[in-house]
Amino acid sequence: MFKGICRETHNGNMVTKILKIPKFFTCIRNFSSENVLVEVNNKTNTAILRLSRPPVNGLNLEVLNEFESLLSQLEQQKVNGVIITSNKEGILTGGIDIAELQTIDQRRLKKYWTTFRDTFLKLYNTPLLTVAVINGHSPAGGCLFSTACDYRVMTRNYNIGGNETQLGLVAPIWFMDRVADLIGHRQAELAFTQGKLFSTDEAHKLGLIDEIVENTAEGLSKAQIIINSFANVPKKAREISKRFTRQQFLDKMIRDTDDDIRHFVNHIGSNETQKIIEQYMQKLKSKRF
Ligand SMILES: CCCCC/C=C\C/C=C\CC/C=C/CC(=O)SCCNC(=O)CCNC(=O)[C@H](O)C(C)(C)COP(=O)(O)OP(=O)(O)OC[C@H]1O[C@@H](n2cnc3c(N)ncnc32)[C@H](O)[C@@H]1OP(=O)(O)O
Repeated sequence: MFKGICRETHNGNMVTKILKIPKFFTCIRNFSSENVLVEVNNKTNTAILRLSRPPVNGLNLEVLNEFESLLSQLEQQKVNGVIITSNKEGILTGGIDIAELQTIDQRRLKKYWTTFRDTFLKLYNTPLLTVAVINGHSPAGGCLFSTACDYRVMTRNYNIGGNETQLGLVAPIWFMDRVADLIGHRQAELAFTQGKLFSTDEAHKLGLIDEIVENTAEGLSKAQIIINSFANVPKKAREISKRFTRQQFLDKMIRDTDDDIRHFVNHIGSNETQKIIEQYMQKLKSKRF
């Protein structure tokens, strides 16, 4: 056993814990950030990236920046694969931290949306093999980010999908495109016009996820098996094939950057949408949704 140091906040106080880490599994603490934990398995050279921002791993500006920067570091480390999951079984992420949308400040909205897009693009475009272990609910932004991975496994009895329309918001067109890539245009049209959240079984039947697992542990070992299955595939050829199969989506998304940011700022920054968001937050807090 190695010993490692872990710092956590507990009831607002910073607590230092001594962790016992199995010999082959080194937790590189200085790699982790405030809201995203990283472990690199020395034996398999695979990284597990765990979202860790209570209560629901809401995607605020900090989480997005940390996630993007950690992924860049893992690219430099040339790990064999990255598994993305949640530190809290039950919720992969509640999607965008709605507090980030509660403003009409156009500069702030523009900064947030640019970062959100860049983080998605980083994940979508990384040459690394990526597997999402969706070990909990994954609405909206959570679903979007998992569609950027190369493979998705999901635990039973949770929900995934783009629920924006149900909230009175409109999902970005590139989220719709990405879901249509996976489940087909007709099913995506139905899903987004209804703001539909799918159960694990439904998502599997449609192809929104690739496999169902019983729990996080099984999800992690399944993800490792997927990564291992690429061991004998020539790395450069795999990377270029990934780039080629994703190029068309990427070109469109980049070409439409200015329009997308302008639409987001106008849509979210309008007084009408701000009222909708405020009402949704109230519902969420009183659990009336
Ligand atoms: C017209 C032209 C249009 C052009 C458009 C162009 C561009 C548009 C681009 C974007 C549009 C907007 C895109 C939005 C994407 C999103 O991601 S929006 C977020 C959607 N997410 C949700 O709806 C999830 C809501 N949350 C839940 O369903 C549940 O909380 C949960 C995740 C399933 C967890 O349930 P659980 O019972 O465990 O926890 P609680 O519900 O009790 O929640 C705990 C605590 O956390 C707060 N909270 C939950 N989710 C969020 C969130 N997303 N942001 C902020 N806060 C959240 C909740 O309120 C509780 O707080 P507390 O009461 O203070 O404890």
